[in-house]
Amino acid sequence: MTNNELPALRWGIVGTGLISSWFVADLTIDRANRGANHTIQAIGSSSVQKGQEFASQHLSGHTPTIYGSYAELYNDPNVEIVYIGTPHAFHKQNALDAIRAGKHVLCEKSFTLNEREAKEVFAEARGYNVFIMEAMWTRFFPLVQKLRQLIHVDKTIGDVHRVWCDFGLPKDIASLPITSRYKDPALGAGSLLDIGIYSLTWVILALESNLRTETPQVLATQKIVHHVDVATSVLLNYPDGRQGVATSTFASKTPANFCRIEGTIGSIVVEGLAASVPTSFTIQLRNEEPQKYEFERPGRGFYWEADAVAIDIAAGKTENDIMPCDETIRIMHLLDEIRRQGGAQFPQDLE
Ligand SMILES: NC(=O)C1=CN([C@@H]2O[C@H](COP(=O)(O)OP(=O)(O)OC[C@H]3O[C@@H](n4cnc5c(N)ncnc54)[C@H](OP(=O)(O)O)[C@@H]3O)[C@@H](O)[C@H]2O)C=CC1
Ligand SMILES: O=C1OC[C@@H](O)[C@H](O)[C@H]1O
Repeated sequence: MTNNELPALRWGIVGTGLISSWFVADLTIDRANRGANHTIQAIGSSSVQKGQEFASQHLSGHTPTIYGSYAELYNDPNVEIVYIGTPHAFHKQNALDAIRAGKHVLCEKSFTLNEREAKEVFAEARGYNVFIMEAMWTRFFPLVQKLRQLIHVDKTIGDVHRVWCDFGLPKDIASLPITSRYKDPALGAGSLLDIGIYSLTWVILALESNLRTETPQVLATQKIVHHVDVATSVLLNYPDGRQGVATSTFASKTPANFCRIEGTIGSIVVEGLAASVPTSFTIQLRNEEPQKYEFERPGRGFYWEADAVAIDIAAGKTENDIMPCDETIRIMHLLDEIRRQGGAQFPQDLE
């Protein structure tokens, strides 16, 4: 297929923070084997000046329309899909507003603050018959797809029975302003929704061959500082004895950022889980040389999820098979239960 024959999508970007800068950089990168063509059609920001600065810094050579409000972007007829890159607490309203303007939606993780909000958003999307997906980009990495094939189809390390994953991001919560999305519970602050969701995702992807069909028992504890979970530890216990340990922390200066998968005849270690996508994992079978699998990755790798979205929309689908709405609801349900046991609360939980 030539590039001209690929699905094409015109994106409106809401929020001009860190993730939006990474996302647009990846969508506009020159790469081989692209699955779709992406245009950054518009930027929606709290001010035109901020939007212009974002475009000149991250979209040189491109000419997106810049809006000083999100509402104008939702109403732009040239925007086909809205990418939501705002703090967790705004995802629900941003998504509802985009949906009601008839736009498809790709919304950053964590999808909403809790399961109740997620269900509300998905119900609205169904009503408007638009595509919607949580931007859990990890699930779209070729590395993850290969890992799952080796574990669950080829059974390379036998039956997987234990998985550990740790993801940390050093943050000195005490010294951050109360307006920081890492500190303000009303913005959905805390390690769990920010990075613990990755640990949980890696553990689930490694332990479950049939995603969405299992309900592990959850045991969780959280360290709460300034009303925010600075560390969360979760044990997932499956009825047949499989165990997963998912941890996240803002408190460690040297977090491990790894996933270790243990099977009956060997193990796999994925390293470098922090901000960029891991580019390799190593399989160790008993009495054999370790075998390393390496993966190419121009940029950061946000185009894999974006390509999948464009392909789905071109095919007339309203959700994605790798990250369907039910899976987001299951994850939000687990996050709610972890916070219920651990003690981290958002004011919006009480609404
Ligand atoms: N997939 C990934 O690898 C990553 C995902 N994320 C996710 O992306 C989302 C945003 O995170 P990140 O980009 O780090 O956040 P930032 O704080 O860097 O940016 C958020 C943007 O949202 C807009 N915004 C609207 N209201 C507020 C408010 N009250 N306070 C702060 N910002 C506001 C602002 O844009 P403006 O003023 O232009 O409207 C701001 O620049 C989160 O859901 C996070 O979990 C984050 C990093 C990496
Ligand atoms: O998803 C994320 O990954 C990278 C971190 O910098 C960020 O806080 C988090 O939201």
